[in-house]
Amino acid sequence: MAMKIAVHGAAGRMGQRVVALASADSRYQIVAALESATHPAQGQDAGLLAGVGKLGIPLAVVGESDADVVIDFSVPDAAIAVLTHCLEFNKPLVIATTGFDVPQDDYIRESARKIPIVWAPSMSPAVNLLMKLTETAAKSLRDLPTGVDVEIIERHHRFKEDAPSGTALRFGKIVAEAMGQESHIHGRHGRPGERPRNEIGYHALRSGDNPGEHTIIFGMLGETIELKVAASNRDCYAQGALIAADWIIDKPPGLYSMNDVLGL
Ligand SMILES: NC(=O)C1=CN([C@@H]2O[C@H](COP(=O)(O)OP(=O)(O)OC[C@H]3O[C@@H](n4cnc5c(N)ncnc54)[C@H](OP(=O)(O)O)[C@@H]3O)[C@@H](O)[C@H]2O)C=CC1
Ligand SMILES: O=C(O)C1=N[C@H](C(=O)O)C[C@H](O)C1
Repeated sequence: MAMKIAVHGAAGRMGQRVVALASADSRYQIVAALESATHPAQGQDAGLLAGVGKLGIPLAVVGESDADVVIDFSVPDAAIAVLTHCLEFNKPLVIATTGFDVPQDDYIRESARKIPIVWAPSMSPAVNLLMKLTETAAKSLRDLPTGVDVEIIERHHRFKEDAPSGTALRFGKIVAEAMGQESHIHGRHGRPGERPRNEIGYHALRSGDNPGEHTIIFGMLGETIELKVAASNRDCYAQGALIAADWIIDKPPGLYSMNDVLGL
């Protein structure tokens, strides 16, 4: 029996890839393709829009459906609205949207007491593995007498609205928890002076159609480590979201990460 999936943000760059990959896999069935009321593609067939042929699923606004699980790749306010819908109808939710503010973060955490939620800034298995490797590197380098300067560079397509990426912020959190840096700065200009040891620097590049890359630099005196992961297209995220949907379907209420999903 195929798992019934509702995709929220279905006409977006990511939503279209989730629709495309799910429709090519007999384990999944797209039963709802959700978009904002004002989206110009409202009513169009989600499969035709995603370039995989007619699915008989028109883009629609959030409403009752027989979906087993909802996958969200949208914008923060809309993700929060679909979360409220999932609470009302007791549906598991995979949240891939990034750029939430603190009250929205809190609402997601609170909601996970009532329904199962996978929430991750990157659904990519490779990115999540690199987070583990980064944690290992950060713990190993923490006490190096010469000190270690951590800089995080992320590069994304020109259309991305939030900066730095949710993934870059998560890398920074992992490093800070392992090494103890208390200052997080975003870019540098002017005359900031000698680099403080207690700082993580973030640099958000926006360029062309880049689907996402992250580099974590551990700079020491005499040598440098760079950990890098780069997507060549968006299917790593879409496939990861489908794996998460598959995993969460029979889980009790709770807040889950991709580490839980992937057993990392
Ligand atoms: N966790 C992960 O692995 C990944 C996360 N992301 C994140 O996912 C999000 C989406 O990325 P991407 O697909 O590139 O962005 P897009 O802008 O291409 O897609 C977002 C879609 O959500 C739609 N939307 C806006 N408002 C609503 C609403 N009220 N109800 C339903 N749909 C709505 C947008 O419609 P409209 O155009 O009309 O605004 C758009 O079609 C971003 O936050 C991004 O950072 C992206 C890739 C991977
Ligand atoms: O907007 C994107 O494209 C991406 N956003 C996510 C993020 O903000 O971390 C994940 C991925 O890097 C692609």
